Amino acid sequence: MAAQIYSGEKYASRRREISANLAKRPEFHDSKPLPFMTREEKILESSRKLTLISKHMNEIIDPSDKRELYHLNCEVLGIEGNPMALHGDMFIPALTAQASDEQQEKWLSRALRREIIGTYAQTELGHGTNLRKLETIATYDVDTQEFVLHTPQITALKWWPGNLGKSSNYAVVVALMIIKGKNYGPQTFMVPLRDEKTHQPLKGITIGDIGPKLAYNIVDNGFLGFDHYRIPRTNLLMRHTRVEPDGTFVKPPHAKINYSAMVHVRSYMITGQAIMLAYALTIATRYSSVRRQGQIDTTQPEVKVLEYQTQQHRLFPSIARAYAFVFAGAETVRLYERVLQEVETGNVSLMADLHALTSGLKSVVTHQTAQGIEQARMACGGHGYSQASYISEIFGVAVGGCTYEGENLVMLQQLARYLVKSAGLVQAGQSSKLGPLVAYLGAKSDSTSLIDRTPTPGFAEYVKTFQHIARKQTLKAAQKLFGFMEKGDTREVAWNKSTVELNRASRLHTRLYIVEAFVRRVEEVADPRLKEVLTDLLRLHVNYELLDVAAYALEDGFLSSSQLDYIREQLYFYLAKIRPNAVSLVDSWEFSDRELRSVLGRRDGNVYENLFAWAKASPLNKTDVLPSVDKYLKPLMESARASKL
Ligand SMILES: CCCCCCCC/C=C\CCCCCCCCCCC/C=C/C(=O)SCCNC(=O)CCNC(=O)[C@H](O)C(C)(C)COP(=O)(O)OP(=O)(O)OC[C@H]1O[C@@H](n2cnc3c(N)ncnc32)[C@H](O)[C@@H]1OP(=O)(O)O
Ligand SMILES: Cc1cc2nc3c(=O)[nH]c(=O)nc-3n(C[C@H](O)[C@H](O)[C@H](O)COP(=O)(O)OP(=O)(O)OC[C@H]3O[C@@H](n4cnc5c(N)ncnc54)[C@H](O)[C@@H]3O)c2cc1C
Repeated sequence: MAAQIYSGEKYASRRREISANLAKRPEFHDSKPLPFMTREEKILESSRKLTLISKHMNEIIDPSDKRELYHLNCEVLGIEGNPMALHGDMFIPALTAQASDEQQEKWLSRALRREIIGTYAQTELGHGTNLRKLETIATYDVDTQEFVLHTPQITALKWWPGNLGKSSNYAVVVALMIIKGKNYGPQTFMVPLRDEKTHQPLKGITIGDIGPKLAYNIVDNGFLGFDHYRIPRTNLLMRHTRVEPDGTFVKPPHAKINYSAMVHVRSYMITGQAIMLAYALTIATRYSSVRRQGQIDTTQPEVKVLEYQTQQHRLFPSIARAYAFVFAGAETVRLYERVLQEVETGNVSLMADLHALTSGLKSVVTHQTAQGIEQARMACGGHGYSQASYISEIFGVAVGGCTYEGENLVMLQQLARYLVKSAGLVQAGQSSKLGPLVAYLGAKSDSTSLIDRTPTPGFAEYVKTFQHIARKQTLKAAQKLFGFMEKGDTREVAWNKSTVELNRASRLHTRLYIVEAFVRRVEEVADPRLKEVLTDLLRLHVNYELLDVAAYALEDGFLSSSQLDYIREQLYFYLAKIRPNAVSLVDSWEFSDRELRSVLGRRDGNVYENLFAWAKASPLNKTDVLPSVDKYLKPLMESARASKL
């Protein structure tokens, strides 16, 4: 099963080898539990481990393999980030996709050798979503052949970029490019921020950390201001866009080619989110198979809480989602890599499809992941609320994904634009022009779903029902938009009046895609035992997901109430059927205890002993009497006692 999760036996066994290797190297382990450290201690600890990784990486992994590197990071550095997180996640991808060969020679090679540390500085205090209205300006000075970077007002301060505050000495900065008074929109520039020797900010640069956040606090998200700060013309990233010495602008082959670093993260983060969801579910499912509370049969001992149908309903559909997401994530990464290669040859035809797909997936997956992690926390009762579970940290890190790389409700609208265009083609009788991701929009629905008409309906019946729902909602939302426009609204006003419905269409389209990705994967599985378990999980998934969106199919009679009853019964049947495999389904992700960092979710199941040992190690228990008691509480009690006398 691990080979299914990690797209092949080769990588699944490499993960095991890497974990086994690290188990023997205590210097790579957390020196104490992360929840017991201050933010400064965590940053120091993370930097220590980063240095070790840098020195010994070649002994442990193949550094050219992204997946191996990711696993090493998860084990050693963990999810709370590290001082070079953005260096790998966005700085290097931005240079790879946007710097010319000559620029790559100069900077990418240094970045890969970790001679310099970089980040991606785009968001500002006043603008994150609307990139066309960024306020940092890069004005071209023809005389000196330099760009002058400037922060004209407080809202133009860069704000949020990860590792900008304290760690990075370079950044790929996004600024509005002005040449001879003309605004050429957001462009990307390579900008030195700090002296390479002293690490002091360079003259003209104001820089710092933005303070603690909900989570992800090892990362020093930062602010940055420029005071007429000059960089050479050749620091504009020029793989696709160019500015000649005389200020002539040479257009790229696609207007949004500069957004590539965002598309990179959106493509990869689906897998990252699946993994964080699986962390929380591993912890909660293991704990639920140890925790005993209450009886189902009063003549029998107390049961494991995992025997309760409500507990199964709380956890198992999310287990199915974690599998669905990791399968969809693998497809997304493959498409991203393909598009990256095609863009290199000048073929930008798939960029719009990739953008639409990743915009929808990032939004739906992060939202459902956060929901699933929070349910996993509640499934652990009171102990879930303790940082010993580590689930609150996992939640905090994962839920950031709802905001970063494009706020979810905004990114759903990006997919909606694509769907509306596709709906326009259908309306114009040009369905043959629809791309493969939306071809279903042009097909005709059966008059009703056939879901309960055969003893065991195939997945095709479910897919058809999801298609019916997504198609109906897309065409309806597009119709709403077109209707407002016909009545005289501008497109923008009509769009705003239709966005709730349009975003619903985007979610339904994306959920259909996720179901299909799951079906595709299960169909490929050869081993019959594995196929049976995954088929059960997929059946749980399609019934649960369909129930969640059934209203759309009930309102036009595509599904009847008796079919709904059937779907509910199927769901309950598969909850019970999956129960014996539940722990194995989470164990199959093969997370080591070090990687999970959860006292509650350890493999040995000794929850109570481990929790007690953890509590005893809490810094507050170093002494029996805290200074705060000596200083305040004792005098308070003493004066209360004295006044009583
Ligand atoms: C095989 C298995 C392999 C497994 C491998 C595993 C290995 C590793 C595993 C896991 C890795 C996990 C990694 C996790 C990484 C986590 C990293 C965490 C770090 C977090 C860092 C966060 C960073 C940031 O947040 S950076 C800042 C991000 N900011 C945003 O996202 C801003 C959002 N706003 C926008 O993007 C834009 O403003 C906009 C798109 C909303 C609007 O842009 P605008 O220019 O105004 O365009 P618009 O008018 O709306 O549209 C015009 C047309 O352009 C099209 N378009 C827009 N964007 C794109 C694009 N990117 N590409 C293509 N086309 C685009 C748009 O659709 C319009 O088209 P139309 O035809 O006119 O409709
Ligand atoms: C953990 C974390 C890490 C980050 N790392 C980086 C980084 O490394 N580099 C970087 O540059 N940035 C980074 N960011 C910033 C991040 O990309 C932005 O916060 C994000 O893109 C959202 O933009 P915003 O903050 O301007 O939200 P806003 O756009 O102000 O959103 C506020 C609300 O307005 C709504 N809204 C906005 N526009 C529209 C619209 N057109 N239609 C309907 N509703 C709308 C949103 O849906 C939301 O509800 C990070 C953020 C976080 C939380």
